[in-house]
Amino acid sequence: MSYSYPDGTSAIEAFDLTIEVGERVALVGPNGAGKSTLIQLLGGLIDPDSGSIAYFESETPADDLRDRIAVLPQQPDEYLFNSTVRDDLEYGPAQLSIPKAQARDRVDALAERLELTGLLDQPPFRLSGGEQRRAALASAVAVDPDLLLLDEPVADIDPAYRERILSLLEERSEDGDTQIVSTPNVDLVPHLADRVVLLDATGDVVADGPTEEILTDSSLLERCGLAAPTVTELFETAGAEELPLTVAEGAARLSDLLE
Ligand SMILES: Nc1ncnc2c1ncn2[C@@H]1O[C@H](COP(=O)(O)OP(=O)(O)OP(=O)(O)O)[C@@H](O)[C@H]1O
Repeated sequence: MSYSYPDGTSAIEAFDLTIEVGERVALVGPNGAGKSTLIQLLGGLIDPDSGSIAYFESETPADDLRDRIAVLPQQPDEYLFNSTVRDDLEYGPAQLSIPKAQARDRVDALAERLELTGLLDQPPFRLSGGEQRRAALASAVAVDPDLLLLDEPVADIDPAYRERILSLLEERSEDGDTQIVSTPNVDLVPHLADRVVLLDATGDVVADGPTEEILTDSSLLERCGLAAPTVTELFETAGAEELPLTVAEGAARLSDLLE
């Protein structure tokens, strides 16, 4: 598929990808590679100029699958438009005719999980950037979708909340969700995805494979203007043969060495 913005900027060219149900895939690439455009295309928020997207082996468009597909956009405030955060979180379930009491329970549980309970009666525009992202994520998850499309889901989020979001996403994945995330932050990718689709600055897919394979290939990442995760770089620079991807893996390796 391909897509150009109305001003003629070509953002996506000849993009072709198959994602299996239940996969967790990260679209990784430098600024401007086209990750956000892809998330919007995959979420049906914009339409490709050529080509098409098939969901769940059917030709049904994303707009008719709002009970199965949810999107966390890069600018979450654009999607928080009700007068309170609670109304925003209950909006999706209401559109899907989920009974009000059930929607309320679901929203209350999600709000507690993402520490939004105290913000539910606030107007969304009063929230900070990180709070808005958490609210928009809760709103996407509130419809209990099968496919979650997440544009930089933990950007601007501090570590305590980040852990909550990562564990929510991991749990949903264990329950069978398909998740596609976009991020330029390689340190986060091992926590978000098992498969990486690596884009270069022009938006070409230069690699597609298991996270541990792509994120330990520093020359490949360099070609895309990226670097390996910090822990991976540290061990590589120190001459280690097996490279950890996360702080936890690196710490386990070090404590083995120090014993
Ligand atoms: N509304 C728009 N109008 C015109 N061009 C746009 C628009 N939005 C994005 N672009 C262009 O499309 C290309 C892809 O942008 P996109 O936002 O998808 O990249 P990205 O990989 O998500 O970048 P980042 O990591 O900075 O968020 C870039 O060249 C960008 O300048």
